[in-house]
Amino acid sequence: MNFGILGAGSWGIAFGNLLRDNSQNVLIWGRRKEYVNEVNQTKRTPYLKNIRVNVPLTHDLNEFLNFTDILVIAVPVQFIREVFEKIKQFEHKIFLILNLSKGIEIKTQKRVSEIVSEFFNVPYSVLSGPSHAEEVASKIPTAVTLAGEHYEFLQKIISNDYFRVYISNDVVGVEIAGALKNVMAIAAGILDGLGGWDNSKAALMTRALYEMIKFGQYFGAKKETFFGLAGVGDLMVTCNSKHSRNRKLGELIVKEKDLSKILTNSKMVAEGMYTVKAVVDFSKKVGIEMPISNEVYEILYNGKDPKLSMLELMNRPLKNEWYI
Ligand SMILES: NC(=O)C1=CN([C@@H]2O[C@H](COP(=O)(O)OP(=O)(O)OC[C@H]3O[C@@H](n4cnc5c(N)ncnc54)[C@H](O)[C@@H]3O)[C@@H](O)[C@H]2O)C=CC1
Ligand SMILES: O=C(CO)COP(=O)(O)O
Repeated sequence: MNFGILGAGSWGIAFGNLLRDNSQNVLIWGRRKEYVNEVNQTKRTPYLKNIRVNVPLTHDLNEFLNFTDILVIAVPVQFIREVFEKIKQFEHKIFLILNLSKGIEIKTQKRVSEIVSEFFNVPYSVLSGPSHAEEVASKIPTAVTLAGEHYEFLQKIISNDYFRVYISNDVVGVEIAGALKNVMAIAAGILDGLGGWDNSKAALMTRALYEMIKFGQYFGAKKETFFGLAGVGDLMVTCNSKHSRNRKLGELIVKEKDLSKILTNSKMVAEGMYTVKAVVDFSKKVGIEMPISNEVYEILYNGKDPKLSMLELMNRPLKNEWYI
């Protein structure tokens, strides 16, 4: 089988190297020609320092689609639709779609599987969990969750002695957990920026998990999914890791206060800053209480003082129900 990976960022390349280690055929599509040429020549990417890129890249979508049997999505969620518009006529060539991206589209409030089904009538799977590209590319032992169609085949083909794939039958839960933990990691970064307190971080992560579950259950996600690698596993790594772009964005907003300034000076894609918009819009519309997400939104987009957010979160009416 030939794996065609859409997206030549850190995760697309690290995952491509992983598949090569498993003797699969891989081609990565990148949208910037100069970057693609540079990576092909140097076998290096600025996204992953000290890592050799073991897979070829192309900028040519025709070449990419002629090669591809299994289409792997590794572009930021807000751009998936734009890329699909360019490739939808190749549906007959694609045997299976495997999604690696974690987020919710702002303008439609859709998950990736829902965007995919607008364009393709093709089997779909999603792979998610605590898997920073930098560590996977360095072959650090990692375990993730896979949900969707052809899961047994994918589990075997992707797993190896440093990457272990567990299976789940909850596509909705895996997608929502992966999207929401990015929002929560921004909140964790904000806490780190304010003081890096242990008690507060533990409380935040626990309540974040609760908020993720409530949101997920609205869409029929299973609670247990959030207690697995795609849920609490990814929440732990993203809220604590030095590699996390979402956590770093939280830290930066405390220091620099101005989101547009941060984005001008940085190439990083922090999916949570987009997903939070979709989550806050949707949860307000249907009446799901999402206090942490709301505060992340207020701090990023309305310039709210993070200290005030924390004070208000602590002073919400006390709960008189049993909580996890
Ligand atoms: N970096 C990581 O450790 C992990 C990332 N992910 C997820 O994978 C997805 C991709 O993340 P990364 O590779 O880290 O991001 P990245 O920022 O390193 O790269 C994203 C890629 O998408 C491309 N891109 C940006 N805008 C585009 C557009 N308009 N059209 C087409 N391509 C465009 C970029 O040029 C780049 O090649 C995200 O959803 C992220 O949450 C999931 C697991 C681990
Ligand atoms: O999803 C990730 C790790 O599992 C990557 O998180 P960041 O996008 O915050 O770096």
